[in-house]
Amino acid sequence: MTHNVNSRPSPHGGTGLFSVCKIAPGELVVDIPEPLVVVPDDGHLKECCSRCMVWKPEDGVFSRWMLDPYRDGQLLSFCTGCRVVKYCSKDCQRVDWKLVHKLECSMFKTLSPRILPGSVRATIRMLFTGPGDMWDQIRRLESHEAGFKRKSERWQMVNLMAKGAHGYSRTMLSEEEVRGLYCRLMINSITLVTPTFDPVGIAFDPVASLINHSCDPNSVMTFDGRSLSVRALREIAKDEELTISYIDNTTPTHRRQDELIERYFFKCACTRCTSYAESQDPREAFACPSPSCDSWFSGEIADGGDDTCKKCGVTMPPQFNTPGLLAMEDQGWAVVNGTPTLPGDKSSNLINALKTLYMLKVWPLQHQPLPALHQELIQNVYIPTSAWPQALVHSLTLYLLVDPVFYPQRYHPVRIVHAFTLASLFLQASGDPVSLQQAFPRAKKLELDYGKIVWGLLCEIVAHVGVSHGSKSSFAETVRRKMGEVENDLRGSETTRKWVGMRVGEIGLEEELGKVRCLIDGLFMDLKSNGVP
Ligand SMILES: C[S@@+](CC[C@H](N)C(=O)[O-])C[C@H]1O[C@@H](n2cnc3c(N)ncnc32)[C@H](O)[C@@H]1O
Repeated sequence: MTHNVNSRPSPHGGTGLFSVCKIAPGELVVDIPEPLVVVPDDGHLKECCSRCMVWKPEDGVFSRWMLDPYRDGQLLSFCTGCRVVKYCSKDCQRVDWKLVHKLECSMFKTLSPRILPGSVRATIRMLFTGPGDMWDQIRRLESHEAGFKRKSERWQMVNLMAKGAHGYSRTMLSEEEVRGLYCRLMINSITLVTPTFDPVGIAFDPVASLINHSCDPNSVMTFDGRSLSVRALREIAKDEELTISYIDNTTPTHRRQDELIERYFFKCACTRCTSYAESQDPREAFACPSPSCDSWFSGEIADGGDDTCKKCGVTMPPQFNTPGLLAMEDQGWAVVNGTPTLPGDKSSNLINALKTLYMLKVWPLQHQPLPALHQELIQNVYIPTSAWPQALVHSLTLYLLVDPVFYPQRYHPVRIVHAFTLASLFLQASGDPVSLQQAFPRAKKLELDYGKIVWGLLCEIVAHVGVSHGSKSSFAETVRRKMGEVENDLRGSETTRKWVGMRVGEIGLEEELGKVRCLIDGLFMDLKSNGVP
């Protein structure tokens, strides 16, 4: 089901979706409870229900620890026929069997223990389930076959996968037609994420695929299980084209452009992509190294441009030249992605990469990969090892200083998930304040009111979750459940009882969070020096 949109030719080329009336910020614009195809990706086949896409990761995984929106569901069980796909309930299994699994089960069983790649499983499902009247719509989507052909490695892969899909599906379509379909899937499929943005699957729907890209989009897509929603991030005028970001749009222009050309075969010409050279935006630019200058040197330097500060005229030291900065950026990403060039464990590699960038003193906190390094430390080092104080201070850094720049709307779903992570970490810290003081001695003098912070954050989240994820979403349900638990605790104490029922602004969250700013300052001092944070 879609709301208030129609499809027509887009100035970007091909077709796009356009609003038929003015749309308010936060309003639901596209709502597709049943996308045509969804499959778990290869890494999540055994952790996701193949029908509703509920994700049940192994214990200890970050999202499960604090944000598990699907906590009350049953465990997943294999289909006893193929023992390849899993389901969370008999109902899900029955529905999936009727819709499509009866056509793939024996093939999966014959191939086991080999498992077909997600993109081939998705293409086969598309061949099995694509209703007659949708084929025309699908065939009209961009395939970029010529673009794939120009990249010999990708073309080989396309041919291999399409051959597999053609053979295993035993479709009446020709191999050539299946190849066209496979290319369309590559260009038009969407990464299916959990409500907390963990990628778990592949989704394809001919209507959702029509939404074109902008690095400064007016809408954002979320999933709740298999259900897909698009909500406005700002007011959208009548007849305005709907846009989402296909990629991580927090990265600088040269990186976004490379990724869009590589994966989607187009050069983005949005306002961010065309104005980055003059930009004072910390996502794009670097701080001038001269201590007396408050200017930025532009992202142009990363494109081989001028290496002098336009305001004070200082020439950048040699390590700040284009190749030097790009090399540092690449090294940082390699560490985030788990492919560092130097040996060492993940934790020390991440800390070292953070320190390298902080010690330059020109790399803004909001310039990637700095935030990604912090996020990786929180998610894959500190939380899994129960290093709560460290997880809390790094989370607070992102919440206070990065998220307002990356996600200016307070109701942006990523910002809401980060706020909920932070609330959960403060809740954890409230049970053991001594650990925080041991890890960060400055915390001793703060006399933090943990209850006030947790309650204030939860109130803020509840105020926005209806437009970030939808008031009936499983994530909203998780938030309300947590709020209920905290409310019970607060009512039990004379000093905190009064907060229940207060409005967000009355609780004093900002003032209380202001107290913990000194922990972030201490973290920065350690990172910029040789101290260990
Ligand atoms: C998911 S499809 C979007 C629907 C597409 N316009 C169509 O008609 O099939 C992605 C493709 O649309 C085009 N596209 C999307 N956003 C674009 C943009 N901002 N500028 C140029 N082309 C864009 C590119 O060809 C890209 O590979």
